[in-house]
Amino acid sequence: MEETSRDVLSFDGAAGDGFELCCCCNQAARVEWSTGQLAAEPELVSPSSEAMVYGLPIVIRPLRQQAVRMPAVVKFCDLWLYGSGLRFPGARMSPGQSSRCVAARVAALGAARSATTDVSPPYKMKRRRSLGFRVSVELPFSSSTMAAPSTEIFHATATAPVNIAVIKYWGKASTKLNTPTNSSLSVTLSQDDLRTITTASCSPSFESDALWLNGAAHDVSNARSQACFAELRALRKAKEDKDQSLPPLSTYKLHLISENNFPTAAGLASSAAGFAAFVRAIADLYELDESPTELSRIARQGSGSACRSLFGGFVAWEKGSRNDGYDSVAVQVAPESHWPTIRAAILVISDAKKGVSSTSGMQATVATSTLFPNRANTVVPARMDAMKKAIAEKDFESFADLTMADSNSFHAVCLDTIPPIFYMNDASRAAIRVVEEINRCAGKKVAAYTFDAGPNAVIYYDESNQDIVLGALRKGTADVPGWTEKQPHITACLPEGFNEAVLAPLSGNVSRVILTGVGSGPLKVPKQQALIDEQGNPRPAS
Ligand SMILES: Nc1ncnc2c1ncn2[C@@H]1O[C@H](COP(=O)(O)OP(=O)(O)OP(=O)(O)O)[C@@H](O)[C@H]1O
Ligand SMILES: C[C@@](O)(CCOP(=O)(O)OP(=O)(O)O)CC(=O)O
Repeated sequence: MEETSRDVLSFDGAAGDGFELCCCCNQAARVEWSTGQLAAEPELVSPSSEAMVYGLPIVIRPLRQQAVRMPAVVKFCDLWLYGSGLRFPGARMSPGQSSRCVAARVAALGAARSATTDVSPPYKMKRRRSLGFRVSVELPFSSSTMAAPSTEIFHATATAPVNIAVIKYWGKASTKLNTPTNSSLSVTLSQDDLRTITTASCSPSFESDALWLNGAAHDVSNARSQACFAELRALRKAKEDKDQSLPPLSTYKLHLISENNFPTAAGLASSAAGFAAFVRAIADLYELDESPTELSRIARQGSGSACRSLFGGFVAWEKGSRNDGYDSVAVQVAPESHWPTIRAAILVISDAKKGVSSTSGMQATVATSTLFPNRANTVVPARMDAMKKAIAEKDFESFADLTMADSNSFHAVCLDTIPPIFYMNDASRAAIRVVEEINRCAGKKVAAYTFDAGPNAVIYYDESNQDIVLGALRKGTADVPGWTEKQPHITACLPEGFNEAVLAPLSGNVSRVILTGVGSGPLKVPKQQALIDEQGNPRPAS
Protein backbone atom coordinates (compact mmCIF):
# COMPACT_ATOMS: atom_id res chain seq x y z
CA MET A 1 0.00 0.00 0.00
CA GLU A 2 1.24 3.42 -0.77
CA GLU A 3 -0.08 6.75 0.30
CA THR A 4 0.77 8.98 -2.61
CA SER A 5 -0.53 12.20 -1.09
CA ARG A 6 -2.92 13.43 1.56
CA ASP A 7 -5.98 12.78 -0.55
CA VAL A 8 -4.90 10.06 -2.92
CA LEU A 9 -4.50 6.49 -1.81
CA SER A 10 -3.47 3.64 -3.98
CA PHE A 11 -3.47 0.02 -2.96
CA ASP A 12 -1.39 -2.56 -4.79
CA GLY A 13 -1.65 -6.28 -4.73
CA ALA A 14 1.55 -8.29 -4.91
CA ALA A 15 2.97 -8.59 -8.40
CA GLY A 16 0.77 -10.63 -10.67
CA ASP A 17 -1.87 -11.51 -8.09
CA GLY A 18 -5.31 -10.26 -8.75
CA PHE A 19 -5.95 -6.63 -9.37
CA GLU A 20 -4.88 -3.27 -8.29
CA LEU A 21 -7.29 -0.95 -6.64
CA CYS A 22 -6.67 2.71 -7.00
CA CYS A 23 -8.72 5.34 -5.24
CA CYS A 24 -8.47 9.03 -5.85
CA CYS A 25 -10.80 11.42 -4.19
CA ASN A 26 -11.42 15.07 -3.60
CA GLN A 27 -9.27 16.74 -6.23
CA ALA A 28 -9.26 13.78 -8.59
CA ALA A 29 -12.56 12.33 -7.39
CA ARG A 30 -12.01 9.27 -9.45
CA VAL A 31 -11.97 5.64 -8.54
CA GLU A 32 -10.36 3.03 -10.65
CA TRP A 33 -10.78 -0.61 -10.10
CA SER A 34 -8.76 -2.88 -12.27
CA THR A 35 -6.79 -6.06 -12.33
CA GLY A 36 -3.10 -6.38 -11.80
CA GLN A 37 -2.62 -6.40 -15.52
CA LEU A 38 -3.92 -2.89 -15.80
CA ALA A 39 -0.51 -1.36 -16.13
CA ALA A 40 0.53 -3.86 -18.77
CA GLU A 41 -2.67 -3.67 -20.78
CA PRO A 42 -4.16 -0.22 -20.26
CA GLU A 43 -6.22 -0.45 -23.39
CA LEU A 44 -8.33 -3.13 -21.76
CA VAL A 45 -9.76 -0.62 -19.31
CA SER A 46 -12.99 1.00 -20.23
CA PRO A 47 -15.47 2.85 -18.07
CA SER A 48 -18.48 0.87 -17.03
CA SER A 49 -20.25 3.19 -14.62
CA GLU A 50 -20.10 6.82 -13.74
CA ALA A 51 -21.69 9.02 -11.13
CA MET A 52 -21.41 12.48 -9.70
CA VAL A 53 -20.51 13.27 -6.09
CA TYR A 54 -20.78 16.92 -5.16
CA GLY A 55 -20.31 17.67 -8.82
CA LEU A 56 -17.19 15.54 -9.08
CA PRO A 57 -17.20 12.58 -11.42
CA ILE A 58 -16.76 9.13 -9.92
CA VAL A 59 -15.75 6.46 -12.38
CA ILE A 60 -15.49 2.82 -11.60
CA ARG A 61 -13.72 0.79 -14.18
CA PRO A 62 -13.43 -2.94 -14.21
CA LEU A 63 -10.67 -4.30 -16.35
CA ARG A 64 -12.95 -6.18 -18.68
CA GLN A 65 -16.58 -5.65 -19.26
CA GLN A 66 -17.62 -9.20 -19.80
CA ALA A 67 -16.52 -12.51 -18.51
CA VAL A 68 -13.06 -12.29 -17.10
CA ARG A 69 -10.59 -14.98 -16.35
CA MET A 70 -9.16 -13.71 -13.10
CA PRO A 71 -5.42 -13.98 -12.78
CA ALA A 72 -3.42 -15.72 -10.07
CA VAL A 73 -4.96 -14.59 -6.79
CA VAL A 74 -8.25 -12.82 -6.72
CA LYS A 75 -8.94 -9.94 -4.41
CA PHE A 76 -11.98 -8.85 -2.53
CA CYS A 77 -12.51 -5.13 -2.43
CA ASP A 78 -14.57 -3.21 -0.03
CA LEU A 79 -14.26 0.35 -1.09
CA TRP A 80 -15.71 3.31 0.77
CA LEU A 81 -16.27 6.54 -1.02
CA TYR A 82 -17.47 9.34 1.12
CA GLY A 83 -19.85 12.06 0.18
CA SER A 84 -23.39 11.90 -1.02
CA GLY A 85 -25.40 11.73 -4.17
CA LEU A 86 -23.86 8.72 -5.84
CA ARG A 87 -26.46 6.75 -7.73
CA PHE A 88 -26.10 3.32 -9.14
CA PRO A 89 -28.85 0.93 -10.00
CA GLY A 90 -29.28 -1.35 -7.00
CA ALA A 91 -26.76 0.69 -5.06
CA ARG A 92 -26.08 -0.14 -1.42
CA MET A 93 -25.02 2.90 0.56
CA SER A 94 -23.94 3.38 4.11
CA PRO A 95 -22.91 6.24 6.37
CA GLY A 96 -19.67 7.42 5.01
CA GLN A 97 -17.28 10.26 5.12
CA SER A 98 -16.80 13.39 3.08
CA SER A 99 -15.38 13.31 -0.37
CA ARG A 100 -12.02 14.23 1.15
CA CYS A 101 -11.22 10.73 2.10
CA VAL A 102 -11.37 7.27 0.69
CA ALA A 103 -10.73 4.23 2.78
CA ALA A 104 -10.37 0.92 1.09
CA ARG A 105 -10.00 -2.62 2.23
CA VAL A 106 -8.40 -5.10 -0.07
CA ALA A 107 -8.04 -8.69 0.93
CA ALA A 108 -6.43 -11.44 -1.06
CA LEU A 109 -8.52 -14.41 -1.98
CA GLY A 110 -6.15 -17.26 -1.76
CA ALA A 111 -7.80 -20.08 -3.58
CA ALA A 112 -9.49 -18.78 -6.70
CA ARG A 113 -6.39 -18.90 -8.77
CA SER A 114 -7.86 -20.01 -12.05
CA ALA A 115 -11.48 -19.10 -11.61
CA THR A 116 -13.28 -17.83 -14.65
CA THR A 117 -15.67 -15.24 -13.43
CA ASP A 118 -18.00 -12.66 -14.70
CA VAL A 119 -17.19 -9.40 -12.95
CA SER A 120 -19.42 -7.22 -15.00
CA PRO A 121 -22.04 -6.66 -12.27
CA PRO A 122 -19.81 -6.34 -9.25
CA TYR A 123 -21.23 -3.14 -7.85
CA LYS A 124 -23.82 -3.22 -5.16
CA MET A 125 -24.66 0.01 -3.48
CA LYS A 126 -27.50 1.01 -1.32
CA ARG A 127 -28.37 4.34 0.27
CA ARG A 128 -28.51 4.05 4.04
CA ARG A 129 -28.31 7.63 5.17
CA SER A 130 -28.75 10.85 3.38
CA LEU A 131 -25.16 11.84 4.01
CA GLY A 132 -22.51 9.46 2.82
CA PHE A 133 -22.51 6.24 0.98
CA ARG A 134 -20.50 3.11 0.60
CA VAL A 135 -19.57 1.56 -2.68
CA SER A 136 -19.05 -2.10 -2.17
CA VAL A 137 -17.27 -3.73 -5.00
CA GLU A 138 -17.98 -7.36 -4.50
CA LEU A 139 -16.49 -10.13 -6.49
CA PRO A 140 -18.62 -13.21 -6.84
CA PHE A 141 -16.30 -15.49 -4.88
CA SER A 142 -16.85 -17.30 -1.68
CA SER A 143 -15.68 -15.25 1.27
CA SER A 144 -14.31 -18.48 2.76
CA THR A 145 -11.42 -18.13 0.38
CA MET A 146 -10.60 -14.67 1.63
CA ALA A 147 -7.14 -14.36 3.11
CA ALA A 148 -5.38 -11.39 4.64
CA PRO A 149 -7.37 -8.44 6.01
CA SER A 150 -6.45 -4.87 5.16
CA THR A 151 -2.89 -3.91 5.96
CA GLU A 152 -3.47 -0.20 5.69
CA ILE A 153 -1.39 1.49 8.38
CA PHE A 154 -1.87 5.04 9.62
CA HIS A 155 0.99 6.58 11.57
CA ALA A 156 2.44 9.74 13.09
CA THR A 157 5.72 10.34 14.88
CA ALA A 158 6.67 12.86 17.55
CA THR A 159 9.57 13.59 19.84
CA ALA A 160 9.20 14.83 23.40
CA PRO A 161 11.66 16.31 25.87
CA VAL A 162 12.78 15.49 29.36
CA ASN A 163 11.93 17.98 32.07
CA ILE A 164 13.72 18.34 35.39
CA ALA A 165 11.68 19.87 38.18
CA VAL A 166 12.99 22.76 40.23
CA ILE A 167 9.94 22.50 42.51
CA LYS A 168 9.34 18.78 42.87
CA TYR A 169 6.18 16.74 42.50
CA TRP A 170 6.22 14.17 45.30
CA GLY A 171 2.94 12.79 46.61
CA LYS A 172 -0.37 11.80 45.07
CA ALA A 173 -3.71 13.21 46.11
CA SER A 174 -5.44 10.47 44.11
CA THR A 175 -3.61 7.40 42.87
CA LYS A 176 -6.51 6.63 40.52
CA LEU A 177 -6.46 10.03 38.82
CA ASN A 178 -2.72 10.50 39.37
CA THR A 179 -3.21 13.96 40.79
CA PRO A 180 -0.52 15.51 43.01
CA THR A 181 -0.54 16.75 46.57
CA ASN A 182 1.32 19.89 45.48
CA SER A 183 1.94 21.91 42.34
CA SER A 184 5.38 21.64 40.73
CA LEU A 185 7.51 23.51 38.23
CA SER A 186 10.16 22.34 35.80
CA VAL A 187 12.60 23.34 33.09
CA THR A 188 12.19 21.52 29.79
CA LEU A 189 15.56 20.35 28.49
CA SER A 190 16.72 20.52 24.90
CA GLN A 191 15.79 17.62 22.64
CA ASP A 192 19.14 17.99 20.91
CA ASP A 193 20.54 16.07 23.86
CA LEU A 194 17.73 14.12 25.57
CA ARG A 195 14.59 13.01 23.85
CA THR A 196 12.06 10.28 23.32
CA ILE A 197 10.89 9.54 19.79
CA THR A 198 7.62 7.66 19.38
CA THR A 199 5.74 6.47 16.33
CA ALA A 200 2.05 5.84 16.96
CA SER A 201 0.40 3.65 14.35
CA CYS A 202 -2.98 2.02 13.96
CA SER A 203 -4.48 -0.33 11.46
CA PRO A 204 -7.52 -2.55 11.06
CA SER A 205 -5.03 -5.41 10.81
CA PHE A 206 -3.51 -4.87 14.31
CA GLU A 207 -4.86 -7.37 16.81
CA SER A 208 -3.95 -5.69 20.11
CA ASP A 209 -2.52 -2.48 21.51
CA ALA A 210 1.25 -2.81 21.88
CA LEU A 211 4.37 -0.81 22.74
CA TRP A 212 7.98 -1.51 21.84
CA LEU A 213 10.35 0.49 24.03
CA ASN A 214 14.01 0.60 23.04
CA GLY A 215 13.54 -2.47 20.85
CA ALA A 216 11.74 -4.68 23.40
CA ALA A 217 8.04 -5.33 23.89
CA HIS A 218 6.78 -3.30 26.87
CA ASP A 219 3.59 -3.94 28.81
CA VAL A 220 0.65 -1.63 28.08
CA SER A 221 -1.99 -3.53 30.04
CA ASN A 222 -1.29 -1.31 33.09
CA ALA A 223 -4.01 1.11 34.14
CA ARG A 224 -1.94 4.19 33.23
CA SER A 225 -1.29 3.28 29.59
CA GLN A 226 -4.88 2.09 29.29
CA ALA A 227 -6.19 5.41 30.65
CA CYS A 228 -4.18 7.31 28.02
CA PHE A 229 -5.40 5.04 25.21
CA ALA A 230 -9.02 5.36 26.36
CA GLU A 231 -8.96 9.16 26.68
CA LEU A 232 -7.29 9.69 23.31
CA ARG A 233 -9.65 7.25 21.59
CA ALA A 234 -12.65 9.03 23.12
CA LEU A 235 -11.45 12.36 21.69
CA ARG A 236 -10.93 10.79 18.27
CA LYS A 237 -14.32 9.10 18.41
CA ALA A 238 -16.00 12.43 19.17
CA LYS A 239 -14.22 13.89 16.14
CA GLU A 240 -15.30 10.97 13.94
CA ASP A 241 -18.90 11.31 15.14
CA LYS A 242 -18.88 14.95 14.12
CA ASP A 243 -17.23 14.40 10.74
CA GLN A 244 -18.14 11.12 9.15
CA SER A 245 -15.57 11.64 6.43
CA LEU A 246 -12.86 10.57 8.84
CA PRO A 247 -11.52 7.02 8.80
CA PRO A 248 -12.53 5.19 11.98
CA LEU A 249 -9.09 5.18 13.60
CA SER A 250 -10.64 5.11 17.07
CA THR A 251 -11.74 1.54 16.38
CA TYR A 252 -8.28 0.29 15.39
CA LYS A 253 -5.66 -1.12 17.75
CA LEU A 254 -2.55 0.98 18.31
CA HIS A 255 1.08 0.00 17.95
CA LEU A 256 3.62 2.36 19.50
CA ILE A 257 7.32 2.18 18.87
CA SER A 258 9.46 4.32 21.10
CA GLU A 259 13.12 5.01 21.75
CA ASN A 260 14.75 7.00 24.55
CA ASN A 261 18.25 8.28 23.73
CA PHE A 262 19.15 8.26 27.44
CA PRO A 263 18.86 5.78 30.34
CA THR A 264 15.32 4.56 31.09
CA ALA A 265 13.99 4.41 34.68
CA ALA A 266 17.21 5.85 36.13
CA GLY A 267 15.96 9.09 37.60
CA LEU A 268 16.40 11.00 34.34
CA ALA A 269 12.69 11.54 33.77
CA SER A 270 12.25 8.88 31.08
CA SER A 271 8.63 8.43 32.08
CA ALA A 272 8.04 12.16 31.54
CA ALA A 273 9.46 12.25 28.02
CA GLY A 274 8.06 8.77 27.32
CA PHE A 275 4.42 9.50 28.16
CA ALA A 276 4.53 12.97 26.63
CA ALA A 277 5.71 11.44 23.33
CA PHE A 278 3.14 8.65 23.71
CA VAL A 279 0.27 11.15 24.03
CA ARG A 280 1.58 13.67 21.48
CA ALA A 281 2.18 11.00 18.80
CA ILE A 282 -1.30 9.50 19.21
CA ALA A 283 -2.88 12.97 19.25
CA ASP A 284 -1.08 13.71 15.98
CA LEU A 285 -2.13 10.38 14.50
CA TYR A 286 -5.74 11.16 15.44
CA GLU A 287 -5.38 14.77 14.23
CA LEU A 288 -6.75 16.02 17.53
CA ASP A 289 -7.17 19.76 17.98
CA GLU A 290 -6.72 19.72 21.77
CA SER A 291 -4.20 22.18 23.21
CA PRO A 292 -1.03 21.00 25.01
CA THR A 293 -2.72 21.85 28.31
CA GLU A 294 -5.70 19.64 27.41
CA LEU A 295 -3.35 16.85 26.36
CA SER A 296 -1.38 17.32 29.59
CA ARG A 297 -4.47 16.12 31.47
CA ILE A 298 -4.08 12.81 29.63
CA ALA A 299 -0.28 12.56 29.89
CA ARG A 300 -0.59 13.17 33.64
CA GLN A 301 -2.46 9.89 33.91
CA GLY A 302 0.46 8.07 32.27
CA SER A 303 3.05 9.62 34.57
CA GLY A 304 2.56 12.79 36.58
CA SER A 305 5.74 14.56 35.48
CA ALA A 306 4.89 13.78 31.80
CA CYS A 307 2.26 16.51 31.77
CA ARG A 308 5.03 19.11 32.00
CA SER A 309 6.88 17.67 28.99
CA LEU A 310 4.10 18.81 26.64
CA PHE A 311 5.60 22.30 26.74
CA GLY A 312 9.00 23.83 26.22
CA GLY A 313 10.61 26.39 28.49
CA PHE A 314 9.43 26.76 32.09
CA VAL A 315 6.34 24.78 32.96
CA ALA A 316 4.06 24.55 35.99
CA TRP A 317 1.83 21.63 36.80
CA GLU A 318 -1.01 23.19 38.78
CA LYS A 319 -2.36 20.63 41.19
CA GLY A 320 -5.98 21.71 40.69
CA SER A 321 -8.86 21.57 43.10
CA ARG A 322 -11.53 19.52 41.36
CA ASN A 323 -12.32 16.03 42.56
CA ASP A 324 -12.27 14.65 39.04
CA GLY A 325 -8.74 15.95 38.34
CA TYR A 326 -9.95 18.01 35.38
CA ASP A 327 -7.99 21.11 36.40
CA SER A 328 -4.81 19.23 37.30
CA VAL A 329 -2.93 20.28 34.18
CA ALA A 330 0.32 21.80 32.93
CA VAL A 331 0.69 25.40 31.79
CA GLN A 332 3.66 27.18 30.34
CA VAL A 333 5.08 29.76 32.77
CA ALA A 334 7.52 31.13 30.17
CA PRO A 335 8.72 29.89 26.78
CA GLU A 336 12.34 28.88 26.27
CA SER A 337 12.92 32.14 24.39
CA HIS A 338 12.21 34.08 27.61
CA TRP A 339 15.40 32.87 29.28
CA PRO A 340 17.36 30.94 26.67
CA THR A 341 20.67 31.23 28.53
CA ILE A 342 19.63 28.73 31.22
CA ARG A 343 21.90 25.69 30.87
CA ALA A 344 22.06 22.33 32.62
CA ALA A 345 25.00 20.01 33.29
CA ILE A 346 23.86 16.50 34.21
CA LEU A 347 26.40 14.40 36.06
CA VAL A 348 25.44 10.79 35.38
CA ILE A 349 26.45 9.07 38.57
CA SER A 350 24.47 5.92 37.92
CA ASP A 351 22.31 4.90 35.01
CA ALA A 352 21.15 1.71 36.69
CA LYS A 353 17.42 1.21 37.26
CA LYS A 354 16.59 2.76 40.63
CA GLY A 355 15.59 0.63 43.60
CA VAL A 356 12.41 2.44 44.66
CA SER A 357 10.22 3.76 41.85
CA SER A 358 8.90 7.32 42.07
CA THR A 359 5.36 5.95 42.13
CA SER A 360 5.82 3.70 45.15
CA GLY A 361 8.32 6.01 46.86
CA MET A 362 5.97 8.96 46.93
CA GLN A 363 3.07 6.86 48.15
CA ALA A 364 5.20 5.63 51.06
CA THR A 365 6.18 9.22 51.85
CA VAL A 366 2.57 10.42 51.90
CA ALA A 367 1.63 7.51 54.14
CA THR A 368 4.45 7.78 56.67
CA SER A 369 6.41 11.05 56.66
CA THR A 370 5.53 13.55 59.38
CA LEU A 371 7.49 16.28 57.58
CA PHE A 372 5.52 15.76 54.39
CA PRO A 373 2.25 17.67 55.16
CA ASN A 374 4.22 20.81 55.93
CA ARG A 375 6.14 20.50 52.66
CA ALA A 376 3.03 19.88 50.53
CA ASN A 377 0.68 22.37 52.19
CA THR A 378 2.90 25.25 53.26
CA VAL A 379 6.44 25.16 51.89
CA VAL A 380 5.77 24.32 48.24
CA PRO A 381 2.85 26.72 47.60
CA ALA A 382 5.01 29.65 48.74
CA ARG A 383 7.94 28.37 46.66
CA MET A 384 5.79 28.05 43.54
CA ASP A 385 4.96 31.77 43.69
CA ALA A 386 8.54 32.75 44.42
CA MET A 387 9.85 30.54 41.59
CA LYS A 388 7.42 32.02 39.05
CA LYS A 389 8.61 35.48 40.08
CA ALA A 390 12.28 34.49 39.80
CA ILE A 391 11.68 33.14 36.30
CA ALA A 392 9.66 36.18 35.21
CA GLU A 393 12.52 38.43 36.42
CA LYS A 394 15.29 36.10 35.18
CA ASP A 395 16.70 36.29 38.69
CA PHE A 396 19.18 33.41 38.75
CA GLU A 397 20.14 33.79 42.40
CA SER A 398 16.54 33.37 43.60
CA PHE A 399 16.01 30.60 41.05
CA ALA A 400 19.09 28.82 42.46
CA ASP A 401 18.13 29.25 46.13
CA LEU A 402 14.63 27.89 45.52
CA THR A 403 15.84 25.02 43.34
CA MET A 404 18.40 23.78 45.84
CA ALA A 405 16.09 24.25 48.83
CA ASP A 406 13.32 22.29 47.13
CA SER A 407 15.59 19.42 46.10
CA ASN A 408 16.83 19.18 49.70
CA SER A 409 13.27 19.32 51.06
CA PHE A 410 12.18 16.53 48.71
CA HIS A 411 15.12 14.30 49.71
CA ALA A 412 14.45 15.16 53.37
CA VAL A 413 10.90 13.81 53.19
CA CYS A 414 12.29 10.72 51.43
CA LEU A 415 14.65 10.22 54.38
CA ASP A 416 11.69 10.82 56.71
CA THR A 417 9.72 8.03 55.02
CA ILE A 418 9.39 4.70 56.83
CA PRO A 419 11.42 2.79 55.79
CA PRO A 420 13.68 5.65 54.62
CA ILE A 421 14.30 6.13 50.91
CA PHE A 422 17.80 7.12 49.79
CA TYR A 423 18.04 8.33 46.23
CA MET A 424 21.27 10.30 46.61
CA ASN A 425 24.59 8.59 47.32
CA ASP A 426 28.07 9.79 48.38
CA ALA A 427 28.87 11.06 44.89
CA SER A 428 25.56 12.99 44.80
CA ARG A 429 26.43 14.65 48.11
CA ALA A 430 29.89 15.45 46.74
CA ALA A 431 28.22 17.20 43.79
CA ILE A 432 26.25 19.32 46.27
CA ARG A 433 29.46 20.32 48.03
CA VAL A 434 31.14 21.19 44.74
CA VAL A 435 28.25 23.47 43.76
CA GLU A 436 28.26 25.11 47.20
CA GLU A 437 32.00 25.69 46.85
CA ILE A 438 31.62 27.16 43.33
CA ASN A 439 28.98 29.58 44.66
CA ARG A 440 31.10 30.49 47.69
CA CYS A 441 34.08 31.32 45.50
CA ALA A 442 31.92 33.26 43.03
CA GLY A 443 30.46 35.30 45.89
CA LYS A 444 26.97 34.70 44.54
CA LYS A 445 24.75 31.85 43.36
CA VAL A 446 25.98 30.90 39.89
CA ALA A 447 24.98 27.21 40.00
CA ALA A 448 22.02 25.26 41.40
CA TYR A 449 21.86 21.52 41.99
CA THR A 450 18.74 19.37 41.95
CA PHE A 451 18.23 15.60 42.20
CA ASP A 452 15.19 13.59 41.10
CA ALA A 453 14.48 10.09 42.37
CA GLY A 454 18.04 8.93 41.68
CA PRO A 455 21.65 9.87 42.37
CA ASN A 456 22.29 11.90 39.19
CA ALA A 457 22.98 15.60 39.71
CA VAL A 458 21.35 18.19 37.46
CA ILE A 459 23.20 21.49 37.81
CA TYR A 460 21.53 24.58 36.38
CA TYR A 461 23.57 27.67 35.57
CA ASP A 462 23.36 30.73 33.36
CA GLU A 463 25.53 30.73 30.25
CA SER A 464 27.19 33.92 31.47
CA ASN A 465 28.77 31.90 34.30
CA GLN A 466 29.68 28.91 32.17
CA ASP A 467 33.45 29.10 32.62
CA ILE A 468 33.48 29.06 36.41
CA VAL A 469 30.76 26.38 36.72
CA LEU A 470 31.93 24.03 33.99
CA GLY A 471 35.61 24.62 34.75
CA ALA A 472 35.15 23.28 38.29
CA LEU A 473 32.87 20.43 37.22
CA ARG A 474 35.36 19.37 34.57
CA LYS A 475 38.14 19.41 37.12
CA GLY A 476 36.02 17.14 39.34
CA THR A 477 34.99 14.70 36.63
CA ALA A 478 38.23 14.48 34.61
CA ASP A 479 37.79 13.25 31.06
CA VAL A 480 34.49 11.39 31.20
CA PRO A 481 32.48 11.29 27.93
CA GLY A 482 30.38 14.34 27.19
CA TRP A 483 32.90 17.14 27.63
CA THR A 484 34.88 17.18 24.41
CA GLU A 485 31.85 16.55 22.17
CA LYS A 486 29.95 19.53 23.52
CA GLN A 487 32.38 21.97 25.18
CA PRO A 488 35.89 21.16 23.93
CA HIS A 489 37.19 24.58 24.89
CA ILE A 490 36.24 24.28 28.59
CA THR A 491 39.39 23.65 30.55
CA ALA A 492 39.41 22.13 34.00
CA CYS A 493 40.13 24.99 36.34
CA LEU A 494 39.14 26.06 39.82
CA PRO A 495 38.39 29.55 41.05
CA GLU A 496 40.78 31.06 43.54
CA GLY A 497 40.39 29.74 47.06
CA PHE A 498 38.40 26.62 45.95
CA ASN A 499 38.67 23.81 48.49
CA GLU A 500 39.92 20.98 46.24
CA ALA A 501 39.15 18.37 48.89
CA VAL A 502 35.45 18.50 47.99
CA LEU A 503 36.24 17.13 44.51
CA ALA A 504 37.72 13.85 45.69
CA PRO A 505 34.47 11.88 46.30
CA LEU A 506 33.18 12.92 42.87
CA SER A 507 36.19 11.75 40.96
CA GLY A 508 35.72 8.27 39.47
CA ASN A 509 32.00 8.25 40.30
CA VAL A 510 30.65 10.17 37.32
CA SER A 511 30.38 8.04 34.18
CA ARG A 512 29.48 10.85 31.79
CA VAL A 513 28.21 14.39 31.62
CA ILE A 514 25.29 15.62 29.55
CA LEU A 515 25.58 19.30 28.72
CA THR A 516 22.29 20.75 27.65
CA GLY A 517 19.99 23.71 28.08
CA VAL A 518 16.40 24.83 28.15
CA GLY A 519 14.50 23.60 25.09
CA SER A 520 11.26 23.24 23.19
CA GLY A 521 8.18 21.11 23.68
CA PRO A 522 7.26 18.07 21.56
CA LEU A 523 8.01 18.19 17.85
CA LYS A 524 6.45 16.51 14.84
CA VAL A 525 8.69 14.17 12.89
CA PRO A 526 8.30 13.74 9.10
CA LYS A 527 6.61 10.52 7.98
CA GLN A 528 9.80 9.25 6.32
CA GLN A 529 11.51 9.13 9.70
CA ALA A 530 8.82 6.98 11.33
CA LEU A 531 10.01 4.08 13.45
CA ILE A 532 7.97 1.62 11.38
CA ASP A 533 8.41 0.35 7.88
CA GLU A 534 5.58 0.00 5.40
CA GLN A 535 4.65 -3.42 6.76
CA GLY A 536 4.31 -1.97 10.25
CA ASN A 537 7.52 -3.57 11.56
CA PRO A 538 9.71 -1.57 14.01
CA ARG A 539 12.82 0.02 12.59
CA PRO A 540 15.47 2.01 14.50
CA ALA A 541 15.49 5.81 14.65
CA SER A 542 17.76 7.32 12.02
N1 LIG B 1 9.57 6.09 25.68
C1 LIG B 1 8.69 5.61 26.56
N2 LIG B 1 7.44 5.33 26.16
C2 LIG B 1 6.54 4.86 27.05
N3 LIG B 1 6.79 4.65 28.35
C3 LIG B 1 8.03 4.92 28.79
C4 LIG B 1 9.04 5.42 27.93
N4 LIG B 1 10.16 5.61 28.64
C5 LIG B 1 9.88 5.24 29.91
N5 LIG B 1 8.61 4.84 30.02
C6 LIG B 1 7.93 4.32 31.19
O1 LIG B 1 8.45 4.96 32.35
C7 LIG B 1 9.00 3.99 33.24
C8 LIG B 1 10.17 4.59 34.00
O2 LIG B 1 9.65 5.56 34.90
P1 LIG B 1 10.34 5.88 36.30
O3 LIG B 1 9.56 6.94 36.95
O4 LIG B 1 10.60 4.59 37.01
O5 LIG B 1 11.79 6.41 35.87
P2 LIG B 1 12.25 7.80 35.31
O6 LIG B 1 11.08 8.51 34.75
O7 LIG B 1 13.39 7.54 34.38
O8 LIG B 1 12.80 8.53 36.59
P3 LIG B 1 12.23 9.84 37.40
O9 LIG B 1 10.78 9.99 37.10
O10 LIG B 1 12.49 9.52 38.81
O11 LIG B 1 13.06 10.98 36.92
C9 LIG B 1 9.41 2.85 32.30
O12 LIG B 1 9.51 1.63 33.01
C10 LIG B 1 8.27 2.85 31.32
O13 LIG B 1 7.14 2.18 31.83
C1 LIG C 1 11.23 13.15 41.65
C2 LIG C 1 10.29 13.49 40.49
O1 LIG C 1 11.00 13.31 39.31
C3 LIG C 1 9.10 12.58 40.58
C4 LIG C 1 8.51 12.21 39.28
O2 LIG C 1 7.55 11.23 39.49
P1 LIG C 1 6.80 10.50 38.26
O3 LIG C 1 6.16 11.51 37.42
O4 LIG C 1 7.75 9.55 37.60
O5 LIG C 1 5.72 9.71 39.08
P2 LIG C 1 4.39 9.00 38.60
O6 LIG C 1 3.30 10.03 38.45
O7 LIG C 1 4.05 8.00 39.66
O8 LIG C 1 4.72 8.32 37.29
C5 LIG C 1 9.88 14.95 40.70
C6 LIG C 1 9.28 15.67 39.51
O9 LIG C 1 9.57 15.34 38.37
O10 LIG C 1 8.55 16.64 39.78
